[in-house]
This record gives sequence, structure tokens and C-alpha cells, in this order.
Amino acid sequence: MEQPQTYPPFDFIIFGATGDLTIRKLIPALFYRYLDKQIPAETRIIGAARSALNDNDFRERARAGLNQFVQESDRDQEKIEAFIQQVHYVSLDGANANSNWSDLQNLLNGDKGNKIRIFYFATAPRLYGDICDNLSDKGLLTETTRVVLEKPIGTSLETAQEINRRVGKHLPENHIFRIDHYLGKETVQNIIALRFANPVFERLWNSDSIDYIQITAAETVGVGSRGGYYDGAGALRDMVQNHLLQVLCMVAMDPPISLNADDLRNEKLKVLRSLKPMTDEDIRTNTVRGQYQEGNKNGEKIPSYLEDLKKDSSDTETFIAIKAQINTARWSGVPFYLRTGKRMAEKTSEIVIQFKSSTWSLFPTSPEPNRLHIRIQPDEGVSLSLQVKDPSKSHTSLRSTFIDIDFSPTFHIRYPDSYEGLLMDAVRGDPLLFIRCDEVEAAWRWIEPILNGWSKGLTPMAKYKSGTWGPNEATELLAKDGHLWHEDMP
Ligand SMILES: NC(=O)C1=CN([C@@H]2O[C@H](COP(=O)(O)OP(=O)(O)OC[C@H]3O[C@@H](n4cnc5c(N)ncnc54)[C@H](OP(=O)(O)O)[C@@H]3O)[C@@H](O)[C@H]2O)C=CC1
Ligand SMILES: O=C1O[C@H](COP(=O)(O)O)[C@@H](O)[C@H](O)[C@H]1O
Repeated sequence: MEQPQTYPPFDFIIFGATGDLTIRKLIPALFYRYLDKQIPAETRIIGAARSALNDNDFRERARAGLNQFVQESDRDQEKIEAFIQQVHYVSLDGANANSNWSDLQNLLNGDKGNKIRIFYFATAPRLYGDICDNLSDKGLLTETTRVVLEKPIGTSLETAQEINRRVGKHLPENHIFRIDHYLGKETVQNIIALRFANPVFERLWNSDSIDYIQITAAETVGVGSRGGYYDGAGALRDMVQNHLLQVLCMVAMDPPISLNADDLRNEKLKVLRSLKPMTDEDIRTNTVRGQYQEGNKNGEKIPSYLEDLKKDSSDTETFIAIKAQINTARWSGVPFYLRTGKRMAEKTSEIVIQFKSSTWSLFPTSPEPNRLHIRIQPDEGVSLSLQVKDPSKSHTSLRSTFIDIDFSPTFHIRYPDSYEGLLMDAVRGDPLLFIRCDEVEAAWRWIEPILNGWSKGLTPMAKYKSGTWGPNEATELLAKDGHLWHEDMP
């Protein structure tokens, strides 16, 4: 859907307003939308959290966040001040019915019309049900209210179902926006265009032509200040259950019958439901879990996970590699290698589509099979490896080269943060890039046996040095199939 240039005024209420996500991502994203004139003057951004702050205190935090997380060239202080005047704060325990709800009621109930109202839940997910009950009891859920739920939706199938049930008690599914910021990335959305607007790819997009697929989300950062949350979650819950599986859906789904939200989500759901369930034996042989150890970068020591956490022991994985299979006619026999980790060698999220070799060759040597490399971030772009005649040699000599499109210089655009588009989609009520309740539950159905298998000790924790591509076991996972991870490919 086209992004309209103007929006009607709306109220955007954030529970969890003093937290990392709000200050680092949500407020800067709204500011960028303000710069693009999508936040009308009558729009209010209302922060809510338990901390006893007033409007000015919160504005001070928001201002500091903008001056830290907005690109320097976009930090126009006059505009920041004008935007900040639209920011408000209420001190409120969203999970407690006896808390100070009257301040929020007074702010919101002044509006008699049908102003769009977004409640953004940026707290721990276990609070979502209580916050929704309270919003309902206090009469704050109107016809034009939508709620945005941050990931993770639960920590297991049961807790996800409970959140879906409790939030769904008060709002219809099309007013519930489960956010996954990977779907907000231009390059993830571009998978749809790449596949379905280029028949040259879609006709080959199956097990006849594709050998295997890799999806990687590697980070160089450690757990930082989020150790408390992360140690209870781990990489499988934090990154695979949501982001990596959503990217896998975009890569593996059949063409939706339209770009209507439910048509797209039906196709993604089919992929999630077709993931081959992991048996104990699969978990043993097809999953690798690892934890970062002390490392070194440019002579500087990088602390281990336990040092970051300030704990003596932890059984939480900060790295995972999985060989997944999809039981459909299109993907039978094609491994999908998923990998994510913290404190890895590079910050990169990417998809590698490795095509099969030709069974016959006209040339004395077998040509290298083609490979499509989709760079989700950074250096957003796409490259396709090709074989050409080596111009410096005889007519039978081949040389590998590639066609590369670097999106940012090609399209002369700033790559917006993924939250910018998604927040405005929620304001507009467009659920295309949000996760439906059945998708979340299907993802947990596949993930949960892996978590259970690990807690039975099926997969020992491997160690990897910070600043590397993960444990050797991850290299071995692919080596068993005769493959290499992208960074090791010739
Ligand atoms: N940070 C990130 O990069 C990302 C975070 N997320 C998810 O977003 C959510 C928030 O994360 P993050 O900001 O890092 O977490 P933080 O721990 O930094 O912040 C949590 C926020 O919730 C508030 N809070 C806690 N209890 C209540 C309550 N009862 N009523 C109202 N507010 C409450 C806290 O403020 P106070 O103590 O004042 O009440 C604080 O503002 C989590 O679900 C996380 O998994 C998802 C993707 C990325
Ligand atoms: O949701 C999360 O994502 C970030 C990584 O996001 P990216 O856009 O930088 O790839 C991750 O650091 C965090 O642990 C996780 O909760």
C-alpha cells in the first residue's frame, strides 16, 4: 500500500516509555516521521511507565535520546523542540487496576471524536494481558483503538496462546498489531518484489534448481544492558522464533493471491506449518548452540557473556545454527540453514540462495553454480554470481564474477529504520507487515521441541570466541552436507 503523505491527528500511547526500546527506537522513529510531516500538530505521544516523572522530565529523556540516536545531520534543534512539545508522560503501572489511571483517562477522554488511538506495549510481554484488561475496564478501548505488541509474544506456545487469548478478549484480531521489526526492513519487503516481479527467479525458486539456502543475522554487540531479559530468553527465542522464521517465510512462501494482509499471512502460515518437526535425533544432529567467550578486537579485550552478565554460570545460548527442512513439494530436500549470534565477526543480516550445478558442462571445468546474495543490512542490496568467459584466457576458460545492486546509492534514499514504516502502518491500520496470532503460535509449535530437547541435554553448549563466526560445530553442521557458510565460500 502507498504511504500517504498526511495522516489525521492520533494519540500514540507507549507503555514502557522509559525503557531502552522507546528511547532508542520508537521516539526517534516518530521524530523521523515528524520530519516527513506525518505527525500532525494535534497528535500526542504519551509515554507511560511506573517511574515518577513529569512531562518535562520525560521530554528531557526523549530529547537526550533524539540527540543520541537520530543521525547527526537530522538533529535540527528547533524541530526537535517543536516535536518534543507533542510528547507527554503519565506515571502509571499498566498492570495494576488501582494505579493512577485517571491522568491517562483525563488526557484521552477529552477527545469525543474518533481520533485514532494506538497503545504500544513496550514492556515485558507477561504484562500485556493485565494492561489490556485495565485499558478495557477504564473505558480506554475505543472503536478506533489499535494495540501494538512488541516481541517476543510469550516465551512458549502456552504463554503466547495466553497473550493472544487475553488481548483477543478485548480487541478484534485486525486491531492487534504484533510487530516484528525485520518485516519493517525494506530489504525484507523487497524479497516479495525480487521473487514475484522477476519471473527469472520465481521459475527457479524450488528444489529443482536450488541446492540450499542460508539465512544469517550476525551481530557484533553483546547483550549490553539487556542481560536480565536475554538470559531468560536466549538466541532461539530472541531472534529465531520471530525474525529468522519471518524471513524464512518470505523466502519460502508460495505466491500470495494478492498483497492483502491475510493473503500474505496465509502463505507465511503455510510455511510455518510445513516446517519439519524436530525429533530428538534432529535436535542432536541439526542444531548447534553456543555462548560467547572472551575475545579480542584490535588489541582490545572483549568480555565473555558471563562477564557481560556478571554471573558465574548460565545455560543460555547467544548463538544458534539450525538446519531446517520444509515439507512441501517446492522445498523437498532443500536445507534451510539458519544462524544468528551475538559478538560475531561482523554485523550482517543476509540470505544466500545457492543454486544447483548444472549436470552437464560444455567446458573443461564445471562452472561454479550461481548464487544470489540478498544483503538485508548493512550495505543493503542484491548480488548474483555469474560465470563469464575469462577475457584474458582461451575461449574455454571461465571466470566467476557478479552483478551487484547497491540499493542506497542506486535509489538515492536514506534507509529508514524499520520501526518508522511499521509505526505508521499501525496508525493507518494496515496489518500487512504484522504477525497474525496463528503465525505466532505455529512458530512456537516448531521452536518448542527444540527448547525441550536442549533442556534434556541433547545439544551441548559450544563455546566461541567473541569476534568470530561462531563455534566450530556450526561449520561442521554444514560440512556434513558438503557446504560452507557464506563467509568461507570461495
Ligand atoms: N530494547 C530492544 O532493542 C528491543 C526490545 N524489545 C521488547 O520490547 C519490550 C521492552 O524492551 P526494553 O525497552 O528493552 O525493556 P526495558 O527493560 O528497558 O524497559 C521496560 C519498560 O517497561 C516499563 N514498565 C515495567 N513495568 C511496567 C508497568 N507495570 N507499567 C508500565 N510500564 C512498565 C519500565 O519502566 P518503569 O520501571 O518506570 O515502569 C520500562 O519503561 C520487551 O518486550 C522487549 O523484549 C523488542 C525488540 C528490541
Ligand atoms: O529483536 C531484536 O533484534 C535485535 C537485532 O536487530 P537488528 O535490526 O539490529 O538486526 C537484537 O539485537 C535483539 O537482541 C533482539 O531482541
